[in-house]
Amino acid sequence: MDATVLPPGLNGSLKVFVEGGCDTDWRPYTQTRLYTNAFVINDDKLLLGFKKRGFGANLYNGFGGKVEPGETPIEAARRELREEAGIDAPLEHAGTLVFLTEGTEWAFHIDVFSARSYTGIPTETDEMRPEWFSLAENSVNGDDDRSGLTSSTTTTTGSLPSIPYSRMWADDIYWLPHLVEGKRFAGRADFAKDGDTYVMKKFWFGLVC
Ligand SMILES: Nc1[nH]c(=O)nc2c1ncn2[C@H]1C[C@H](O)[C@@H](COP(=O)(O)OP(=O)(O)OP(=O)(O)O)O1
Repeated sequence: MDATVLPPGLNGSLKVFVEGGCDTDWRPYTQTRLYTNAFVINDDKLLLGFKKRGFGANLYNGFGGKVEPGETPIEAARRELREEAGIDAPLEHAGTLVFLTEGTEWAFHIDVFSARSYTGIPTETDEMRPEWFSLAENSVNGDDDRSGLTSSTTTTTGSLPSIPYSRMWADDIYWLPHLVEGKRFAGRADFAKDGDTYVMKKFWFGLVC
């Protein structure tokens, strides 16, 4: 795909770094709902939350949720981080993601934020259990070969486990290493349901240039 031909839902100056999937066409959608997702990095470690209930339950993710009426995405991101992890952080915009999932008729438009410091003590809530992961093995995955990266055994670096990609949304392995490196990105993934899991049927991720 030419760098200028973006998936519907994305815009701006983006250069593709990975794309793939079995579907030929992007799925149409008529509605978009705004969400946030926030990642806190501290030195060489990353804070993720284990989602205990609701959409994406049993997966690790950043902290986020719906943008409520009257809120801007950054306000929502700060609120969700406080509600779900018990901390405050100087969040900055890192990326934009559009996801479609089978069984949900709207597109998720997710503003992704990151911060390199925080205040407060990460605290478990009804929805999320915060856990730190080592960034020592952070590496950017620019192609579609996920072999060796999705092993269900979690490797451990020092005293912390490495990022648990096999227990995260399938798209995260592509863009999260760029977020860690401080690069800005955007992407889209259309998911289908396979039993209890969601698989990517078509995806595209690019860096802001
Ligand atoms: N494919 C995907 N990859 C990813 O990394 N995060 C995804 C994702 N699809 C959805 N998300 C994130 C966005 C957001 O942070 C979260 C969905 O938010 P929630 O399930 O917390 O929403 P809720 O409807 O429960 O909102 P709140 O009640 O406001 O928390 O999942």
